[in-house]
Amino acid sequence: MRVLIALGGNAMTSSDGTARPEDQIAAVNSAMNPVADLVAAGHQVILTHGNGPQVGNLLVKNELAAPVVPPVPLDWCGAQTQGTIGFIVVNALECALAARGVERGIVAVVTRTRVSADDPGLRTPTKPIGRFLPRDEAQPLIDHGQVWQDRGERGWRRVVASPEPVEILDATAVSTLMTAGFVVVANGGGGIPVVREADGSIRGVEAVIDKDLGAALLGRTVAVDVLVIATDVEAAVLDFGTPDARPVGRVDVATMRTYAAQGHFAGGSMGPKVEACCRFVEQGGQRAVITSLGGIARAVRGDVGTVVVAAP
Ligand SMILES: Nc1ncnc2c1ncn2[C@@H]1O[C@H](COP(=O)(O)OP(=O)(O)O)[C@@H](O)[C@H]1O
Ligand SMILES: NC(=O)OP(=O)(O)O
Repeated sequence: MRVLIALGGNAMTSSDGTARPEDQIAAVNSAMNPVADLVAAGHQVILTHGNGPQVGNLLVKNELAAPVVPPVPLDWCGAQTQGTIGFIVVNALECALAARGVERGIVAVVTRTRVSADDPGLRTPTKPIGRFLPRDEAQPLIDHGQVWQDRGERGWRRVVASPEPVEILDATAVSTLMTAGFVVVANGGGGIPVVREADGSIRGVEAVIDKDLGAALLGRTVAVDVLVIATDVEAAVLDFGTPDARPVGRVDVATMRTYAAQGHFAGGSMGPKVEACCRFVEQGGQRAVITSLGGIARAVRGDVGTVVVAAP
């Protein structure tokens, strides 16, 4: 089976969100065990990953260093996160496969995702990135012109522009490598957002695409059967955070859209995961699963987490 696994920020950082290198390496090492099991079982696997904590940290570094080092735009920061996260994922998966006696080429592809220059998401910041801060520490940054949002019990987080992914420009490279037998890491952070100019040239735009929406598009573009969104909860939950909370198991896409319209899934976290699953299935994918890292192997069989399918 052809499977796309989308790894959330939680798979790649410590729970405090600081994204220290050693924490990222440890988290990715552990995330690659179930992925290696799938590869060893004969599945064709593509990996994609979030970059929210990492791209936010890079942006802060840029801003702090600006007096001495020329700052680079946000799309460059996104490209840099594809490089570093791809690097540690390839290292970790190679090691996990070797432990299972499997030799397989693994490659990380710098992936550009086309967006529309007049996407309203470029004007209104919605995508949370970087560290969580208490309100009083975020306030001076807000006063300085940054946009921050109250993200609940973990604190406040900076938000940036986040357009819809329209086209994965490097999808042919991804497909070709996959068909040649490589495990491909692609479209990290939802892809580097770019627009195509009237003269045909490509220009990066300062934004961060939602990696789950990017994953749904990549998944259909390269015709994977199953999309697995691995995060830090076992399933999408109705009435999340209330005494009536209950997980969604196997569900048809129309019912899932009704739940979403009823407001069960928070924006910037579970909301885009649910939207990604619905799009993937509506566009012909066999099933899309939201589950924890531990559920990745079972998710391919569809017997764990929230499993979105076309019909009841
Ligand atoms: N209805 C819901 N069901 C489950 N989790 C939810 C829901 N609404 C919001 N969440 C939150 O979504 C989080 C997962 O999203 P996010 O933190 O963006 O994950 P990742 O970084 O793994 O992509 C969970 O930890 C949970 O706190
Ligand atoms: N780009 C993106 O959606 O990253 P996270 O999943 O880490 O938020």
